[in-house]
Amino acid sequence: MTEALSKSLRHSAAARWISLAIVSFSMLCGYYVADVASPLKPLLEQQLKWTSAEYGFFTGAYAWFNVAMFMLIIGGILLDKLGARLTGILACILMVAGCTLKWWAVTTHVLDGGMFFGTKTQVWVAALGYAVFGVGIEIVGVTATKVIARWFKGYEIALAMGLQVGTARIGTSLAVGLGGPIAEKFHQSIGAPILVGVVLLSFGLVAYIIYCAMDRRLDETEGLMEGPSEEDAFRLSDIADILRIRGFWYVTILCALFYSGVFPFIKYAPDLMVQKFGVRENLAGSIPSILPIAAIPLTWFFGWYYDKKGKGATLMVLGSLLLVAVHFVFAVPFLNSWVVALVATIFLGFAFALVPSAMWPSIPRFIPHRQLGTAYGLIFWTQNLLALWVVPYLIGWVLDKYCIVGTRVSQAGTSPAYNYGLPMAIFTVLGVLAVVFGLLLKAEDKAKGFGLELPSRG
Ligand SMILES: NCCCC[C@H](NC(=O)[C@@H](N)CCCCN)C(=O)O
Repeated sequence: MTEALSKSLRHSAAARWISLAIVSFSMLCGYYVADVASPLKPLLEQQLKWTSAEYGFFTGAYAWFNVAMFMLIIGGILLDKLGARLTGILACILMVAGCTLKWWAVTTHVLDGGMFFGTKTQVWVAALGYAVFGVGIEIVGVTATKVIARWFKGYEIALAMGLQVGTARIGTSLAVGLGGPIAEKFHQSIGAPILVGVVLLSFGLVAYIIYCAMDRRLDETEGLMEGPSEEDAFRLSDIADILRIRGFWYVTILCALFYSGVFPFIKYAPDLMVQKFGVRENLAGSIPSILPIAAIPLTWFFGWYYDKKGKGATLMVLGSLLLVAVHFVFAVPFLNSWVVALVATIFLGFAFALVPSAMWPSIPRFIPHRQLGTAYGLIFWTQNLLALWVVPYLIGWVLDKYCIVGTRVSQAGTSPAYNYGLPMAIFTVLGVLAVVFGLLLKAEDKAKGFGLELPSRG
């Protein structure tokens, strides 16, 4: 075994970075599809007559199965039982299938006029597709995290996780920045940018299949078979063990609150740019697309910084403080120049880099490796519930109920005019709560000595 370990493929830097690049590419494709609907919100309202509440309903569907059917936790267990190859491939197939269903729903006329429980049948079917896709991408996310933790154990783990998250953000950026222009290029076609997503996801699936060859080789060099080692096998008592750690609760709640101020914001940001900052509809995504672009190098940098210098808990508190400041600026009615929007978005990019680059590599510092998959599954579950389901829906509902201030007329048709003050105030409050839990985590780290403020050992 010692001999096998000394020959492990993990010890080849090239193999580590290539495996990271391939898995990150699959994530990039998934992130494109996760966010491609956000620049299409005005078109969905004008052409398909979706309301903001329906858009929020659709957006929140991402988390339906992950939360209500505990798919994230089941996915984590499957990962432990079946291994990263089969789980990853199945999850990639779910992404392709879900996105294809979503594309069909917004392009077919078969569903025209249908209603189900007061919501358009088309919205239901698109949401169902997005829900299936949501299961796939979240399981790929947990799988990728475990894959990286395995390849980079004892090496540059925070940098690697930062690179993976940063690369995935390129997908968000492409979606938010290019979704509108792609639709416009194809005569305001809502289907075109989604179809691009289906093609990208197919490439992502092929990439993951290529990664599987490396994963098999890694197993061979470590003398392992596909599937869980005794050490990795899931036990129900793991959940209880994890839930007993107070620091775990703090980081989980911080994660849910922080991401509630970012992911749902991205879904509404292009519309905010049009409604508050007077940006043209076809360019609505251009400023929000800077958010993930700014976050990419910064996530890499802060990942590297955390490895070298530590200060993980402090980075999380700083990121949450920045989130509050930025949303406050967006909420102030008279700050309505696009320059303000641009500067605030760049600062949000800092926040969006600070917290993720410190949070994800912090978990292995106080959760044993054997329980990592379950722990990430539980964190993702809570985050899905709040940040990807409840808050996006809440914002859409609040917009329809309290924020309509007139009608907007554009080339593509009419849609409601919104005042985004109240949604931005909600985002600000979520940020304040994130700061509180960041401070609690920092204090707990000091009391229990998790080592969140220390550099990586490796
Ligand atoms: N190594 C952990 C990576 C998590 C990155 C994190 N992603 C999530 O939290 C996903 N549950 C949600 C992805 C939603 C995509 N729009 C992130 O910071 O992206």
